[in-house]
Amino acid sequence: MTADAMLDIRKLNKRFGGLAIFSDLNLTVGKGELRCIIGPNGAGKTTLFNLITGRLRSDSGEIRFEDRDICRLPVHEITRLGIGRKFQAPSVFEEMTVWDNLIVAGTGHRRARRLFTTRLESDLAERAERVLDSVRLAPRRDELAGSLSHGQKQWLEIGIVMLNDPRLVLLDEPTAGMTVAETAETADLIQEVFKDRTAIIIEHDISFVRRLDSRVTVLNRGGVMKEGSFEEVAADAAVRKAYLGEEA
Ligand SMILES: Nc1ncnc2c1ncn2[C@@H]1O[C@H](COP(=O)(O)OP(=O)(O)OP(=O)(O)O)[C@@H](O)[C@H]1O
Repeated sequence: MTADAMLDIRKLNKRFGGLAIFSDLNLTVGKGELRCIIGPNGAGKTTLFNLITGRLRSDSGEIRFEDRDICRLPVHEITRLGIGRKFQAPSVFEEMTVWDNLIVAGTGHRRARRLFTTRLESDLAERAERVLDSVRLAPRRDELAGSLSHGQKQWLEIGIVMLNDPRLVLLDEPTAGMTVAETAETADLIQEVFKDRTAIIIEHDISFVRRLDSRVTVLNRGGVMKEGSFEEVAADAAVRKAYLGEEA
């Protein structure tokens, strides 16, 4: 494992019956890196997140997170080690305020206000304040989450993932269902929130990937097809053919 790697995937194999999703997949993400993963439908992007977070087991290979192989660990243990994940669809409690959504996520309890007494919980309040600011929702803190726009609900979910200060964050299509303006603002927000942090983002929206200006990995047919800057990837004839359906 290279010294500055946060995640180092080596010779990972995964099949679903006769379908080989990954054949000796190698992928390294450095500490402090923001990495985009793109690829055609069915390339295995979500499966990769499921393997990293322990929801699925690989057939063989290694997934090293910092200094240990996490391949056979249960989901809760992987979460405890510091891997946070945001799923594609927002699942905030719409009938609760933005603030209470954060507190509930931090305490795991829906009667958040009544429980909010100990020092431990005031530490949570401090973290929630910081997160609220970073996801641009401080002015909306006392409003019901149900009154937020779709994009703002996604930001609240990013905030919920950030509450526990994960060392590696996995975001699955954070701009799904957003307007063009929301997508652009989300790219800026993600750049700020993950400035000195490590995150892997699955994304279909090419305008978002371009704006994010981070290293891009293209998954296709069992492995990494191409890796590089957005410009390098976008200029690659084979990528254009596989991903954009263009003739090489
Ligand atoms: N648990 C499972 N059992 C069997 N097949 C599965 C399972 N999960 C995913 N697959 C199949 O594996 C392939 C990869 O799926 P995956 O969802 O990882 O792709 P993806 O790149 O995330 O696609 P999309 O861009 O459409 O979200 C697909 O053909 C899918 O049908």
